[in-house]
Amino acid sequence: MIEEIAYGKINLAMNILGRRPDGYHEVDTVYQSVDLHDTVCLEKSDTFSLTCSCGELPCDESNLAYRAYKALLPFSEDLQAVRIHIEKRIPVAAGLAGGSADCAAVLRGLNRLWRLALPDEALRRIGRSLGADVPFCISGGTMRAGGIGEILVPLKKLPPWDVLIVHPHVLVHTDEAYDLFTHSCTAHAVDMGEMVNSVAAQDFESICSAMGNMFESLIMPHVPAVGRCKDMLTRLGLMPLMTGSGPTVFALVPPEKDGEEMATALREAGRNVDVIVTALR
Ligand SMILES: C[C@@](CO)(OP(=O)(O)O)[C@H](O)COP(=O)(O)OP(=O)(O)OC[C@H]1O[C@@H](n2ccc(N)nc2=O)[C@H](O)[C@@H]1O
Ligand SMILES: Nc1ncnc2c1ncn2[C@@H]1O[C@H](COP(=O)(O)OP(=O)(O)O)[C@@H](O)[C@H]1O
Repeated sequence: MIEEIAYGKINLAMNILGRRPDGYHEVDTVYQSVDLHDTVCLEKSDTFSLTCSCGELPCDESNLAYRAYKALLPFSEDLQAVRIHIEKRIPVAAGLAGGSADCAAVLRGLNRLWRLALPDEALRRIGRSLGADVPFCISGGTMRAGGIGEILVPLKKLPPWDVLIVHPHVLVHTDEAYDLFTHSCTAHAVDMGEMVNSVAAQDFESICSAMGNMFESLIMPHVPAVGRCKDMLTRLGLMPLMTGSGPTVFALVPPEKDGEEMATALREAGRNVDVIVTALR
């Protein structure tokens, strides 16, 4: 049996540039992996099976792990059955790319299990057809992304700063979030140059100041819980941001502060939210 760790992500910065003829949107974003992860176990078996610790998640063709298996099958010499189990920790449909991370983990895992020797670039290409976040999730880290998320430029690795994640138990569907985009949203565009320079300098304060997400002004009027999560983090003196299409909100914890202590304060203050302490990776 082999195990693959499927790390979640946050978007430190997120601009939507416009809608493409294929219905997808051009983006300019800075992805950042976090330690929060699912664990994907894969082993050879006589019959195919997919199981998940999260009962609400269907283990059928709609599961991105299953779709990753189907996508890699043509690369194996014969029809190979496999048993896949996902131990789920990343909240679902939260803007943390849990499904994409599982998908990427199955691609990496089957590449190892079946000794396919496909390079990461090939896995990223296959992953792109399964989801826009999947190419990033193949190797993770800190990356700027263009296209629909698949044109990746690695940035300097950031220190393992603590991150507080507040999830308000609400689902946001990514396609519906993108449907809210209009060109007037560009008034809220993030200065990507400033973000990239701040990452290069590994400067905590300037990274926090440069953070921004064009989805925030689109989602917040529809999902009031996002504003409440932001307020909780702001009251602790942090600079919160929604990740991806939401609704999860995160804040980087200053290196001299204790993330666990802040999380305890948040848990005492907040009802109907999950508070997770993790770190950049
Ligand atoms: C917004 C982002 C930011 O990182 O993340 P999440 O909030 O989902 O984590 C991504 O762009 C989401 O990526 P992902 O969740 O993999 O999207 P997909 O499954 O490929 O697409 C779901 C739907 O979202 C829309 N979509 C997605 C990506 C993109 N660049 N343009 C789009 O318009 C399309 O309507 C598509 O049918
Ligand atoms: N293995 C999986 N884990 C989580 N979600 C999955 C998975 N497979 C398919 N999905 C579906 O993918 C969608 C996006 O889920 P997820 O990747 O968790 O969120 P997001 O795209 O907001 O980061 C959800 O509607 C979910 O039902």
